[in-house]
Amino acid sequence: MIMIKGAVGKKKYKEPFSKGIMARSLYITDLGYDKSYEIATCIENKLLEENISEISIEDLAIFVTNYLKNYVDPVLAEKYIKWRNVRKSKEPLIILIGGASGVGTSSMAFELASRLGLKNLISTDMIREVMRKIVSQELSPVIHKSSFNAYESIRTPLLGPDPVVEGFISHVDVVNVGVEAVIERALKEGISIIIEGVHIVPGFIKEDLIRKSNVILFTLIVRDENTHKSRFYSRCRQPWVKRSLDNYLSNFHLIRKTQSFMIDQAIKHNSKIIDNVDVTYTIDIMVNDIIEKYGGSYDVKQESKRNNDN
Ligand SMILES: Nc1ncnc2c1ncn2[C@@H]1O[C@H](COP(=O)(O)OP(=O)(O)O)[C@@H](O)[C@H]1O
Ligand SMILES: O=C(O)[C@@H](COP(=O)(O)O)OP(=O)(O)O
Repeated sequence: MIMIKGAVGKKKYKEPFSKGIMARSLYITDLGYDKSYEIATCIENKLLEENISEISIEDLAIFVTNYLKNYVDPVLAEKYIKWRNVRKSKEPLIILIGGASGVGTSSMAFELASRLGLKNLISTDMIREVMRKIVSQELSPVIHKSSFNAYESIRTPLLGPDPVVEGFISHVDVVNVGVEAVIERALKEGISIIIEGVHIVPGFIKEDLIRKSNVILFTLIVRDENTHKSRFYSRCRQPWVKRSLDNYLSNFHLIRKTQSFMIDQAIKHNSKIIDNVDVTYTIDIMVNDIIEKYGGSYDVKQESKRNNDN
């Protein structure tokens, strides 16, 4: 059996090498579960071949990086080490995924959480639902509507040419208070989290939060109208889904307007836009962006030095 040595603060511990845990950490490199497990098995065999029965967690990371570089693919080695840097960061990762109704924010958030092994995921629809219990319809009628038809509840005189966009802005502005509270709590507690939904819009979240280096925002869109429309069919297909397909189809032109507004906002605030046509493409872009932004440099020697210093 191979034992892994680690430390939490000054407290040292040992645990047996687990192919499952190793496979999980390789999964980030987009190898897929089966391939990750296969490589984890090869790494275990290589350790045994080299008569290594005990290894520190840092040396194991170097061993894995070298294995990937020499026997699998140097690009994957780089991804692996960069993701390790992200995970070792002292700050939690706050991933915000916005997009108009139906573009796939909840599905992509779930996929991303699974790829990154993140356990916390919340939808802004749920935040809004809690707020609806606290804030009466009389006080804020807009949040008791959907984002795309909130304009029907605007009480104040219209300021611009497009009531739909104005309703959307008022709606997002209120729910954004709850979104910011979740971000602040996650930062305070050191919890990595993904927050997804129509209420994540560039330009609405407080500057001091969005500017933080560990907060990242993606705006998902579906540029092609027909593809976007077909998403509502696939979403409402399952028998347990209670949302009415007709509601989204008859309001589709309004939903498209909210998407156009979100695109304008993302461009204005220099924020990432992803055309969510293909799951693999979307997840790869998000993962690559995250590791490029927070993964630091790819330096095995650095890891080695850190290890020797300990
Ligand atoms: N990249 C994609 N390719 C194909 N189907 C997708 C993609 N992203 C999402 N979907 C599907 O589109 C539908 C709407 O996605 P969903 O995540 O519910 O949207 P949202 O949360 O943005 O309203 C779901 O049936 C989902 O499985
Ligand atoms: O307000 C909105 O636009 C949608 C967003 O939810 P998703 O369609 O993005 O899940 O919520 P609804 O009022 O339809 O429950």
